[in-house]
Amino acid sequence: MSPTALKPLEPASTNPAQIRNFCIIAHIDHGKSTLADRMLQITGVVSDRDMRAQYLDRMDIERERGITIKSQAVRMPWSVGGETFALNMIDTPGHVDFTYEVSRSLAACEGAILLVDAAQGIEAQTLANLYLALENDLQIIPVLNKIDLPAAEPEKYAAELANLIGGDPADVLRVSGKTGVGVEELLDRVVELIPAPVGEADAAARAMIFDSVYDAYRGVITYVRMIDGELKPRERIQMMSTKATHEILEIGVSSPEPTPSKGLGVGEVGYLITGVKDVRQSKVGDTVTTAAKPATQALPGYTEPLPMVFSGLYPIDGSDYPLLREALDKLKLSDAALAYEPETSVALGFGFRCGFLGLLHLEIISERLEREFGLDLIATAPSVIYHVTTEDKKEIEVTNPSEFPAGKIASVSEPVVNAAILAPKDYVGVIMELCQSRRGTLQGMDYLGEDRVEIKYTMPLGEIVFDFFDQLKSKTAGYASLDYEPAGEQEADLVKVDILLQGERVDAFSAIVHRDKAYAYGVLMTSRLRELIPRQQFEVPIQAAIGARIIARESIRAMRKDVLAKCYGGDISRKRKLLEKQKEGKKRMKMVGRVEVPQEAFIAALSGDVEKKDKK
Ligand SMILES: Nc1nc2c(ncn2[C@@H]2O[C@H](COP(=O)(O)OP(=O)(O)OP(=O)(O)O)[C@@H](O)[C@H]2O)c(=O)[nH]1
Repeated sequence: MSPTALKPLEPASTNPAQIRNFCIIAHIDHGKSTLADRMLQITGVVSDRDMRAQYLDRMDIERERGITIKSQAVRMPWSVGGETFALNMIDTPGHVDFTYEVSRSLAACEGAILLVDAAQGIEAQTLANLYLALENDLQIIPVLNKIDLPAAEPEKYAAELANLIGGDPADVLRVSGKTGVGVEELLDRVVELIPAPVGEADAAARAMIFDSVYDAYRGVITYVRMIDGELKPRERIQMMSTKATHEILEIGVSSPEPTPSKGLGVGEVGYLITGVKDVRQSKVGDTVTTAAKPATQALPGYTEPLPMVFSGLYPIDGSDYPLLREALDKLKLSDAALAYEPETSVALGFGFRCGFLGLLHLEIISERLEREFGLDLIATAPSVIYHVTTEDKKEIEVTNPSEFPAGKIASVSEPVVNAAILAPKDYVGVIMELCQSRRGTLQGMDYLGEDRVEIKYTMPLGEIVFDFFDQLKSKTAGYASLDYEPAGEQEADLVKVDILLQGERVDAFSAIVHRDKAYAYGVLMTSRLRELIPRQQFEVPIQAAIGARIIARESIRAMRKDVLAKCYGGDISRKRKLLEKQKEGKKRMKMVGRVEVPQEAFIAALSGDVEKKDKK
């Protein structure tokens, strides 16, 4: 139909029959945000003048990296056959680390647009998200995007999609989020195919929290989907899990700027502001009801996301430690999935052990810390959660390799995941080789169409966090995509490899690895450190050890670095200057036993950045 020039919809008075709640699910980079932008423009909620790319991605880092981290909901008017509908679109992130955000958004919708890049076809997250949507009984609308690309093959991929979800390839819509082609038809189809929400208008209010974000000026903004009843401004609401009550200071819809309304009724999607300052008080998955007439039964919640990947974050300048603590506290306000506790390291000083949902989450948090808080950080190698049982039957949870118990160990279990890799069939060989080398067990293989294969492996998560994705991408010329979900734990023959400098353990380099790989890790780290640590006045052995057993050894030869050697003659002031300079340099040195190690050496060894450092 046409862009509506109708007066804004009055929330709270919208008939549920005129509401459509949907989300867009897609693999990363298949164009969700661009399509969402076009919808905002075509429905007239954002004027052409105000339009900017990725309108809904508010964080700077989201815009720069072109990825969506936090999902956002937005309301758009659209009229079909003279009747105006309120379309609530919930934008979702596409990356594996944020799957839990996708599932929240899905639970708030009746339908989903399954968006697939017409030049790429189905990818790993296309499938993962589709399965999530089907589990939530959503109506799926298959759509091919980017049909303006010369490389687009709509016929081929329409067949692939139809094959996957059933139906006729001709029913797969073809659009371009970039040029806007086909987007109006798509909006019509949303109205036509996605069921209107159902709920009881007269029942006690029940709203599901599907997101809550922290805003520096307004406190926590809670995004809700109304199921039953109604919520109004100034009403006292109750969080069903904690029974805590708050007053609604503002209620409204995003369209896409926050627009206060007289309330929210059955089926509507909007936001609440209560002046709460911490997202944990407005927990995603919780049910909101009214204090005056509380509902008796909460809505089904979500499984809370648990951190899976751990890393130590240390300020390069030790005096930044309080700043790092403050920064983490602030980020935690808006990111309930971030976990951290203080830790100290001989090599790196004071820092925090942080828990993340995955590697991308880690990367994003460290980048935000550096960018938004001006911190220079060093991150230790990522680790997962190991459960260690000692021979005297003690169970210990280890997220930091240096805490791995030293005594006799009965068993160690590690987390495993079910990984699905999608790639053109020519790469099956290299992918299997890679997965096999990472202790993967093949679970099966499915052909999707002529040349695309889904390869399923069960793999230790510890192997995936260690540059697996980079390897996969480089071995398949970027064609493979990966998705994984936790699949419990398995026992494995894991050992801790320590790195010793002159007999002293350097905690930041301890790693938990499979026994078969311990030697390779030992050789790698000892030779890296030999390159990076300057000569001392005595010989320094660098050893890798499992317990007391040495498995690899290098040594740095002795050398007296005499800064005064060049100062012949008796110019005392020059000598003093040189000695002062040497003292300055020493400040940046860490002492490990008697060995002086420049901080840069630790950093370079941890990041694998050996070549860049000057050999001394
Ligand atoms: N040619 C063409 N390019 C498009 C189209 N839609 C999106 N793109 C481009 O594809 C890239 C990814 O688009 P986004 O909209 O950021 O993708 P996304 O799916 O939102 O990505 P995430 O938010 O990271 O999951 C961008 O470079 C877009 O300019 C389209 O219809 N045609």
